[in-house]
Amino acid sequence: MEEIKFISADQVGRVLTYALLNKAVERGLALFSQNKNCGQEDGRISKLDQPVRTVVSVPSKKASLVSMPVYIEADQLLVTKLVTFFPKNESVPKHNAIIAVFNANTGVPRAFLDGETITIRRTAAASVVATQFLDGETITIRRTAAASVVATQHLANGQPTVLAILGSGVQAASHYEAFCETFGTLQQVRVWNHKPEGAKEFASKDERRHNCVACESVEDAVRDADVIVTVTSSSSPIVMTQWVKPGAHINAVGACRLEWAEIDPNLMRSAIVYVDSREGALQESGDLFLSKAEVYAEIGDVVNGTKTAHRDKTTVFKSLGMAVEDAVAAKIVLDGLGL
Ligand SMILES: NC(=O)C1=CN([C@@H]2O[C@H](COP(=O)(O)OP(=O)(O)OC[C@H]3O[C@@H](n4cnc5c(N)ncnc54)[C@H](O)[C@@H]3O)[C@@H](O)[C@H]2O)C=CC1
Ligand SMILES: O=C([O-])C1=[NH+]CCC1
Repeated sequence: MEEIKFISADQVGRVLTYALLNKAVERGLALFSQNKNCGQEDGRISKLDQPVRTVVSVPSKKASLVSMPVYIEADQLLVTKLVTFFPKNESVPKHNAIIAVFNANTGVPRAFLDGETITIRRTAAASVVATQFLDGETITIRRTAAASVVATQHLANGQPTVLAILGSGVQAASHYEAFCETFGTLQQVRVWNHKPEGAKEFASKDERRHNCVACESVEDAVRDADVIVTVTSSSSPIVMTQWVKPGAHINAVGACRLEWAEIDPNLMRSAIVYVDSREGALQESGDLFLSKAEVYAEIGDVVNGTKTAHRDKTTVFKSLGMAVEDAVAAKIVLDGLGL
């Protein structure tokens, strides 16, 4: 029996570089849209199966448990993520995730990606099955930023010099890191938070953030910005149409519930809107549901060249997150650790 390996968030962090992740997520998004568009009506067996995720509510906490399975034939990946969102958490993270990787030939568990919970229980499981435990939350944090990077690479109007980040939490930090690593042209990163001390703390956190300025209003942050990232827990719009430069690109990452929004509905309707999954977005995005804005394309369609990248127009990438992104990230970790 194989020895059980426990892989910490630190180990995941070391091998899951944005250089690898950006490429892998781009390919994953493309495979996802390509598979749908080649259709299954011709009797072919699905090459990538990713149903719309299921959401279980915990009403007393306004919380949810989301399950996200995917099969990717090309990579022989059979993976599912379970992620919780408890927005009222204070002393522990609001999002927590575990990822299970199965052998795609036999269905035998190959690896279990988790932060704390699974590690604590590993002793009991050790004698039962040869399984590895990895961190799932780091993957969510980084692959979400990588998806925004990919959308920006395809939709931004030229090389961005000014980036605005709205929110100063976990995703704000990963987006800052991913964008600064990927776009060497960035000169200024403006950060806004609904609690001003959050933005100030973010901007001064370490000396590598020398290009980062805290802004007192959303308007100050987004005016003239080439790229805007919204990573807040806001349930009502914070970005107004008149503040946004025509031709800017917006990655709308928060508001992952039908009754929540981050973007002015007028802006949603006037921009060209791209999504990760059309079905997922229509089921979960309040920015789309409340504004009745039209979805122009999936970002994977743009990568595949079947839909136009309207770089000269104001564009919104409405990101909700997909299992295919987690699966390709998990593969990088397993390959990187030689497992
Ligand atoms: N699209 C995707 O794939 C993913 C989306 N998300 C979403 O991204 C958003 C940010 O996630 P994290 O950074 O992990 O959360 P976080 O809790 O670390 O950060 C949330 C930020 O929003 C701010 N905030 C809270 N209430 C606000 C309000 N009423 N108005 C404006 N700002 C407010 C907080 O001060 C904080 O800066 C969440 O909405 C989350 O659900 C998270 C993971 C994946
Ligand atoms: O894809 C994901 O993991 C999530 N999307 C919204 C919250 C977590």
